[in-house]
Amino acid sequence: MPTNNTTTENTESIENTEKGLYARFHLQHSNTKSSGFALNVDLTLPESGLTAIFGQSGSGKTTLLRCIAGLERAQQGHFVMKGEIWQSDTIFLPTHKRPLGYVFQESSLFTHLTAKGNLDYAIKRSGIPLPANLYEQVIDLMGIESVLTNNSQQLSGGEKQRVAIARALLIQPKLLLMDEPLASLDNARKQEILPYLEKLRSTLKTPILYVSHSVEEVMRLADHVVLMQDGKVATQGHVEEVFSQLKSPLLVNNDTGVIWQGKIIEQDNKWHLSKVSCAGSDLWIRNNGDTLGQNVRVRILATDVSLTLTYHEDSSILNRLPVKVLEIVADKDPAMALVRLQTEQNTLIARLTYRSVEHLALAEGKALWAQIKSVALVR
Ligand SMILES: Nc1ncnc2c1ncn2[C@@H]1O[C@H](COP(=O)(O)OP(=O)(O)OP(=O)(O)O)[C@@H](O)[C@H]1O
Repeated sequence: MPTNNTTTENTESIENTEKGLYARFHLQHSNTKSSGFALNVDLTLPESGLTAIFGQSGSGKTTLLRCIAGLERAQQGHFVMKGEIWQSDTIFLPTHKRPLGYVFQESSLFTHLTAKGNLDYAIKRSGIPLPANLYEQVIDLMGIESVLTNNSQQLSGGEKQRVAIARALLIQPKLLLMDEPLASLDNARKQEILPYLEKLRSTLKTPILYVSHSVEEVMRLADHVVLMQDGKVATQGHVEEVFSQLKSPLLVNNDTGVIWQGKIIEQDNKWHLSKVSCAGSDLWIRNNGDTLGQNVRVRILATDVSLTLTYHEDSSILNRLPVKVLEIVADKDPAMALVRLQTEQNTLIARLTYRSVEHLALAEGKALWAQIKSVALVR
C-alpha cells in the first residue's frame, strides 16, 4: 500500500539501509522563512528501478534532489545509500565525493567540445577505469553513435540530453539523479527521448531518482512514485498502487484510471490486435508494431469502464472481465461515483452515474462484469 509521510525520526529505517536508500532532511531556506517553505521528509526508497519524485511547482522536488546530491546542506540531514552514509549528524560528503550522476533540465554540455569530447572529459575526471564494453553499451543504450563527432552546439535538444545522460552513466554512478530532463524539450523531442529512458529504466541496475511534474512521464517511466506537497511527502508507493487509489492526488478529473503491467502473449494479424496478459487478466489492444513477449504498460481510464450484471456477448466491446466491487466513493461531480473493482489480481476503477450505481444495486462484494471500452498502451 502507498504510505504517508512521517517526519519523526525513523531509527529502524536508518539501520535497515544495507539495500535501499534512506533520506531524512529538514531544511528551511533562510530567506524564505516568512513565506514558510521547509523541506521535511523521511523516506525509504527502493534500491533499484526508477523512483519518480512528482509534485507541483514549488513543492520541493529539486530541493530534495539537491540535498541528496549534497548541493544543499539541510540543517538536519541523513542520507544512506545502500549502507554507505553520505550524510549524518557527523558526516557530510561533499558532492564530488558522492558517487552520483546528475542530469539537469538543460544538458550543460561543454559547448567547445564534441559529444565524444564531453564523454571523454567526464570519464577522465571520474578517475574510475571503465570496464570493457561499458562505453559501447552506454552509446548504444542512448543511441548516440552517429552524433559522437558532432560539436555539442550542433546537437538537437533531445540529442544533447541523451549525451548528458550518457555522460552521467559513464562516471559509473551508484545513484542517478535526473531533474526534469525533458522539461526544456518540445513535445516531439520528448516523445523521441522517452523510449531511451524506458530502456534505461529496464536495463540499469543503478537506482534512478527522477523529478517530474508530468503525469505522462510518471506513468510511463516510474516503478515507484513519491508525491511531494509543500515540502512533505504526501504519499508514496509502487506506481500501480499509487494510481489505483480512488482519490490519488496525482490525478485530476478525467485522468482517473489504473496502470497495469503486462506482456504481449498473442497477436492477431488479421485484425491488427495484440493480447496482453496482465496478472491473470487478458486484454486485447490495437497492435502498434509491438512484438510478442514484449513487456508493456497499459492504462485503463475510469471513464472507459462500464459495468454489467451479466456477460454481454452482443457488444462491440472486446474486453470483458469478471470483477467484484471493493468500494464506492463520490466523485467531484455530484452525479458521478467512482467504483473500485477487484479483477483476478489487479484493481480497476469505473466512473459511473449514481443512477447506474442504484440501478445495478452496486454494493461492496457484488460480483459483475466490467466492459473496457479502450485500453491505451502507455507511450
Ligand atoms: N536557494 C534558495 N533559497 C531560497 N528559497 C529557495 C531556494 N531554492 C528554492 N527555494 C524555494 O523553495 C521552494 C521549493 O523549490 P523547489 O525548486 O525545490 O521546488 P520544485 O518542486 O522543484 O519546483 P519546480 O517544479 O518549479 O522546479 C520554492 O518555494 C522555492 O522558491
